Amino acid sequence: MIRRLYRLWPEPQLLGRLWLLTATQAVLQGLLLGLLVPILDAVVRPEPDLAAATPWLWLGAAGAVVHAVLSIVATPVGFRAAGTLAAQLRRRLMRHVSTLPLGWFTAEHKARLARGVTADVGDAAQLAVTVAGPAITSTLLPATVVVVTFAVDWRMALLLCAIALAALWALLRAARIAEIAEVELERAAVGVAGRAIELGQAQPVLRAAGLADGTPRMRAALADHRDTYRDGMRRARRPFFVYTGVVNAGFVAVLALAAGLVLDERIGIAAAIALLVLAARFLEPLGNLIELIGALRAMTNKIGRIEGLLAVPALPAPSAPVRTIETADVEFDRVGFAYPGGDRPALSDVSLRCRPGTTTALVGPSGSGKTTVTRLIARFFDVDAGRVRVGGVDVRDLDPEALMDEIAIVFQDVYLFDDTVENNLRLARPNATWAELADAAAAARLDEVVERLPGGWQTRVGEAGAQLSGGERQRVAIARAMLKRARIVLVDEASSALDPENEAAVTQAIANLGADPGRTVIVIAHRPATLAAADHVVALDDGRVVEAGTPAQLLGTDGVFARISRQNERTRHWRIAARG
Ligand SMILES: Nc1ncnc2c1ncn2[C@@H]1O[C@H](COP(=O)(O)OP(=O)(O)OP(=O)(O)O)[C@@H](O)[C@H]1O
Repeated sequence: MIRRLYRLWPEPQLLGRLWLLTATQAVLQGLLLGLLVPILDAVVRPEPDLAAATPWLWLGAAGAVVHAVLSIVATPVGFRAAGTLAAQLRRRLMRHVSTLPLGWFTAEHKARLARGVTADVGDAAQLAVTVAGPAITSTLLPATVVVVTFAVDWRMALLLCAIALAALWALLRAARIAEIAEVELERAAVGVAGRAIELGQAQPVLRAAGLADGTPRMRAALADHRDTYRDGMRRARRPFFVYTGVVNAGFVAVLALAAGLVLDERIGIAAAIALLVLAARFLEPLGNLIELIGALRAMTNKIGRIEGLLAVPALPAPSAPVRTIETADVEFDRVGFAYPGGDRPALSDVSLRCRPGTTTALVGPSGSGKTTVTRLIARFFDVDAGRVRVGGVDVRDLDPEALMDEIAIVFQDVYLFDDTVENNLRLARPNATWAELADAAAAARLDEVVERLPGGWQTRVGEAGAQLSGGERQRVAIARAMLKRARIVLVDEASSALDPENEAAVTQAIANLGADPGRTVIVIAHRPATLAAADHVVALDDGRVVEAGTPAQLLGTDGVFARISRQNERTRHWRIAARG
């Protein structure tokens, strides 16, 4: 456990220093207790010999001063350590996370990451200081006392060893039960968390159904958590009593042995008193260990979860990464790809080319592989067969940061931070000038939105951008892409209907993106205007390219594109008729 903890930290010296201080204090305390033997021997006799006791008393005083100094040094180190250790471990985790394939960030993994970075790291650091330290003391102090006891009376030392072995057996049993209880409780806690998220997300539906105070599933999850907690406490009680019983029985055995040795005149009163004091200092920290065991198990599980995150394999890094590309040419060369765990390929033998200065519309039925194409360009995943090239370079040979610098992604559901419009835009380029911000906003048709907002650029957009409509959020994302001067922009056009103003603005903003001769725009297109404005259309079906060409060329055929266009046209008429 100590080794696992030590390995977790990138700079474990701080932890090492802290534990060394604690260990030194524990050993010193044990040795100081040993001084009692010659002191008591000199003092507890019919004619006390103070002169014989004096050097030992001086040594004891010096030891006590050293112990006090160590305590004074250790306390602030411990206080500082928890914060510093948490920060170090968070940095290590964040560095590792930044090397993971973006495809790893599913909702479940994001929740694991949030839990790992916040609660688990904080608790592990806190526990490494507040639990590992006392655990070291509770182990090393009794061990030192046993060694010292051997110097006084081997029979008592052997008895202490036997008590330690019995206590260890009881402790391991308690630890196993505590671990099972912790795993069960974690399972129940995750169940409650899942239901709580559901409760928040489904409030409108639940209120309409008169279930605002919780669904039966929520109540069942809460009851499960309560029962699991009670059950864990009940099961932990027995080993706790067994352990306490072992320690108490050990004390009785120590008293009996000391009395027997005195009665048999094998040791004197002075040695008996010293042995009893040593035994008391042996049993007391041993007794504390059971209190620590639950926290130690919890720490093991937290460490396990952090180790799990650190063990997620990073994207293979190129040995000699290419750092710049000449052009924003995007090419798929006979690409095959299946999602991890997917039972069939999402893309098979896909070849396509998107040139700078053009806008390519990806079309096809749901599940045909459009999103997957964009994910592979951004290297969320690596292909299984063929190659994805950007600027003529295989994306696997490109420096991941350089690739990300070239790409901007406009998702259907754009995520904005609960900050001002300005700061949300500046994420793309923190040191952009006002003129650059204004230009990007104008090109993305965001300027009209900013003008309307009560605080202009300084308006906060609310949690996840809730103050803005879907179309307005997409305009912010397009403005970010402009500001970033990304040469490759991947757009997943909103499939749900936007109001006419937003629809026109987003279509215009996408067209403005494509107007840059150095930029390659790839749009998962759902709207007729975007389709009509595209330079090039690639139609996918079941993970294969089934058509490619200009809109005009494809309209003349009876293929997927022509079918989608006809359908769009009909829908538009329906909408016009419905409005009229
Ligand atoms: N993260 C994933 N894990 C496993 N399979 C996935 C994942 N994402 C997509 N798929 C599968 O890959 C195939 C292609 O999906 P993709 O999302 O690329 O299609 P799409 O054309 O973008 O669909 P839509 O228009 O509905 O978004 C589908 O069969 C889909 O079920």
